[in-house]
Amino acid sequence: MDPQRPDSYQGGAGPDFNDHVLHKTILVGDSGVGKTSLLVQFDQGKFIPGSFSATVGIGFTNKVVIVDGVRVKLQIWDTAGQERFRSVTHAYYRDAQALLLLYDITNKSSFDNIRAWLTEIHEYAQRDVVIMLLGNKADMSSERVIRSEDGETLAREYGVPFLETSAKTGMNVELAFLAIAKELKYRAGHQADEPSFQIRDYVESQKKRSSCCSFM
Ligand SMILES: Nc1nc2c(ncn2[C@@H]2O[C@H](COP(=O)(O)OP(=O)(O)OP(=O)(O)O)[C@@H](O)[C@H]2O)c(=O)[nH]1
Repeated sequence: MDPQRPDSYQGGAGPDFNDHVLHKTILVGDSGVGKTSLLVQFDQGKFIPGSFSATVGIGFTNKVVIVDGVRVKLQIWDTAGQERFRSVTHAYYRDAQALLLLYDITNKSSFDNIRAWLTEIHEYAQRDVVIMLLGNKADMSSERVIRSEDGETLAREYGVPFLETSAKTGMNVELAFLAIAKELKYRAGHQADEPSFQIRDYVESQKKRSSCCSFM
């Protein structure tokens, strides 16, 4: 854990890994937006460039995130974005506690499809599922077609937090998962005197921090 940071995460199975409640989190979005890459960056801290190999079906990775000194276990499911796998992935929405919904800032149709993804999520997922919108590939500034403000506006319309991320550089990747883990920990139980936690406020405050003090 980095002492400079308010929270941190650690991967792999620690000694009391199984003692904690499992929080199911799912990555969704069009094929090619970077779901697998985002998870690999979060899990292993690396980006594997090169040819794109689409996910077939679904798979998961376990990660322990440390929130205020408490271990929060995330089971992160990486789904296939391709239409032909959609009926398979719908079945997994039902017991998801959090969904990270990605589009690619260089791909307009992936952004336009976000509304359809949200309709699907509302149809198949639990009503109180935590949703976060991520505009990925933020490192590809010369090929950007979706402005950051457009992502912000869409997220505000649906009342969900928003971040631009880069699975390549790691920008905001850890923050996205930490925010989800904080929200899930708060929902799982909190002290009566604990200040209320709002994921959107947290993400906004961390974004300001990072732009002011090179936090990320
Ligand atoms: N420059 C850049 N490239 C990225 C980023 N994220 C993903 N890519 C590239 O985009 C392509 C698709 O990434 P994937 O992670 O396989 O996409 P996916 O959403 O998992 O795709 P499906 O498995 O088909 O749903 C790959 O060539 C990645 O290297 C990013 O943040 N920046």
